[in-house]
Amino acid sequence: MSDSQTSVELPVLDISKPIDPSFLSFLAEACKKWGFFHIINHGISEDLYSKLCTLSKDLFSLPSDTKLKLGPFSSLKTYTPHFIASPYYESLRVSGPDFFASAQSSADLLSVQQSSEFSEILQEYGSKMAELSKKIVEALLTSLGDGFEKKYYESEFKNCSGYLRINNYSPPEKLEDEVEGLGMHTDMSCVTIVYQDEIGGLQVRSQEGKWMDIRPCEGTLVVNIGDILQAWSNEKLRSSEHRVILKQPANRFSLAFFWCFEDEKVITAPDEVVGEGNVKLYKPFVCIDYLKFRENNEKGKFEKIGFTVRDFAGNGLQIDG
Ligand SMILES: O=C(O)CCC(=O)C(=O)O
Ligand SMILES: [Fe+2]
Repeated sequence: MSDSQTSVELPVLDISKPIDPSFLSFLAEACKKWGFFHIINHGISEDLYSKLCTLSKDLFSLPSDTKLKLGPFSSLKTYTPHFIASPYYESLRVSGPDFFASAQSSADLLSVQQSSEFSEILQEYGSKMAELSKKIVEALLTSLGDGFEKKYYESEFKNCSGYLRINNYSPPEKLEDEVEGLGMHTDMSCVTIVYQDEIGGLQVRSQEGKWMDIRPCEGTLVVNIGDILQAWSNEKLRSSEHRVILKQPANRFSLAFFWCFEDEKVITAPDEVVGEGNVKLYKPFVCIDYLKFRENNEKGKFEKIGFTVRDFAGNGLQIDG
């Protein structure tokens, strides 16, 4: 890689086909190095994205005091207003597995017009994302070892569930220099599936500490590994630091779907995943305890995460690469 390179080339997994054995080593390598890869042929049409984008624009253009009916001091708490994660970021959470009901209860409180269209589309998107997440986890298990998908999918991942965040980034009108839309963080999920619009701005931090662009590409979704899968895989899969930069004075729209273990699951890497002769890098921990630890230590802020899953359950040892 030349020094001037600022964007990262990630492997592209065709999720509509059985995984090609010759591709597995590229996937495993990228997941260890970057914790990111792309998927194509995911079955979600441009038309669905454009509907989601229009509906989300309508929602975020509501007055602030209306949106705050779903804010941190409300009963639903599905809306993250500006100045919590960043002055330029706001988002709406839609929880699964009943995405329709979750979207509908938010839409009802805001008295959104076309609320049933909004909820139906989110149900369609949420359930497609859940199906994709299963296929992604199966592909990742296959990349970790021959037969691992059969061995571990049912026993470890069958109770996973997902939630969605609809993100709206609004940079200042007079944008002299780039600003951080969402500060550096790692996701707490097993895997996250991200759709970013054509504005771009998602960046991943290299192991040398350099920020690299993940460029948007039509028809392609970004997948990243989260903290709890990093721990479960004994760091064979990496949860890397990423952020969002706003370089243009234009609104940016993105969707992040987080696929997570059930709250009560005890997370521990199976011996076979750790591999003979390697040490377990994490003590077993209960999933919800880590989520609470992060909540308490971040106070809702994303900037400069001080603590990660290593601080919470790491045994103090570190492997390179
Ligand atoms: O907006 C994006 O592209 C990424 C958002 C993200 O990293 C997150 O919500 O965790
Ligand atoms: Fe993220």
